[in-house]
Amino acid sequence: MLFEILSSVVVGGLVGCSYLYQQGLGGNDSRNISRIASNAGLVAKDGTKIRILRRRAYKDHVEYVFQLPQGLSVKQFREKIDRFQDGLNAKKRVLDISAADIRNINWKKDFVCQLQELMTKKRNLRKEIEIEFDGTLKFRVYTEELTSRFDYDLTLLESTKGWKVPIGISRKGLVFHDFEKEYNLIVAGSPGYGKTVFLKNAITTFVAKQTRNVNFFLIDLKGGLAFNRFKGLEQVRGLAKNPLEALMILTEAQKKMNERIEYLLQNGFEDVTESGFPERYFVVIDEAADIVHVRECQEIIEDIARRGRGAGFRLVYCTQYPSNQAISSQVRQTVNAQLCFRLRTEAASRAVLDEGGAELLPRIQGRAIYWSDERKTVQTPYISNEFINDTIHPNITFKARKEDNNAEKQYEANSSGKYTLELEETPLS
Ligand SMILES: Nc1ncnc2c1ncn2[C@@H]1O[C@H](COP(=O)(O)OP(=O)(O)OP(=O)(O)O)[C@@H](O)[C@H]1O
Repeated sequence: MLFEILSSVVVGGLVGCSYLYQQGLGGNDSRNISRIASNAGLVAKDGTKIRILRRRAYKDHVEYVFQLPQGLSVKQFREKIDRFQDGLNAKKRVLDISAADIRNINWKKDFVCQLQELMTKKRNLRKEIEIEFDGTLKFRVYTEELTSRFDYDLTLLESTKGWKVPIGISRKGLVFHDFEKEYNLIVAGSPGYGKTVFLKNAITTFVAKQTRNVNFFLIDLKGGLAFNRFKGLEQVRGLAKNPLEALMILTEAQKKMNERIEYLLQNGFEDVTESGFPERYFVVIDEAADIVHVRECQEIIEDIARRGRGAGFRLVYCTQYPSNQAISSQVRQTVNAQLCFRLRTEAASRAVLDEGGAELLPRIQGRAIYWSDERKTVQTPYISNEFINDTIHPNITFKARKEDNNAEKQYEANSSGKYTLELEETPLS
């Protein structure tokens, strides 16, 4: 009994103490932020500096709201986020004691020593910052780092609806990309940060959730291995591994798109949504820089990006080397959403996001900036090959595509819950 009372007093005290200590360190950074801004030259031409309006502490962060001087933009602040982060991270160490640590104390044996030992358990404090603008300039200072691992699992798959694909976890929760709102997506990042894993996540998600309706034209100019496991799928209309095959696949995709547009025109529909066509076609290109000099390919890609929307065509344009050459201005103008992993230079970041920032991302695989309606930092889901295989396996057995251009496929569930394939003639396919 004595031990229980003692333990609850100590646990409450220590955890409370640690909490207060950390809150204290969250502290008041408003002066530091103002000072760093001035030192980094973020001052208006007439000498006006940012001015604190309010500060509010939340469970996991402190938000500082500033007035932005006229003539300065949030972009300028974001591009110097590393200065703010470094400035607020002047070597601080905090107690790192969890409730589990306390539970693991053996209260019947030299617990004072164990407690002393625990009090030495510290970690470096690494504050992370997010900068936003909504009429005021907001700095969010987090004392906990965003998770560096977010696994794709069944729960995530089940929570994914419609034509959405999970982009990752942000500070505010799950983030999805909705291909019915932002039709095309640019994915960029230096080698090894997670582009291919993201593409596999998207393909697997739609094969599982839009089994009957999704179609892929896959172009993998890095040798075809990354998409190899998908090539037997009913939903994959082709897999190209070199520029010549890419041109063939793109030509087929364009033909299909033209047929669909023609049908919509003839029948007085504005787009696939109005016509009720459930099918969507994804042209996925990884590594786009490798075909940027093939004029015919480039023209088709730009055509699909420009005219494909209403016909249900979506473009996922992926590159390691973003530049104004690798992402043509036509593609750039028709693609309003970007998922950008760490890049080497600010110029590369600008080619994707129109501003710097991707070069300042931490060297964490899966860490990215997602920009659709607003800019978010996310940890993208890690999808394992085992999970992909388990998820797509039932679809591989369906492979039975009728090559006839006038065939539309239909599936019906049988009593065992599995799908069987039926082919039905329609004006379009
Ligand atoms: N979201 C993630 N979470 C954790 N680890 C990841 C994540 N995404 C990728 N990785 C790790 O990084 C490795 C490389 O990822 P991936 O193949 O997707 O990189 P890439 O950007 O496509 O590289 P490249 O351009 O060279 O093909 C993966 O094998 C995996 O170990």
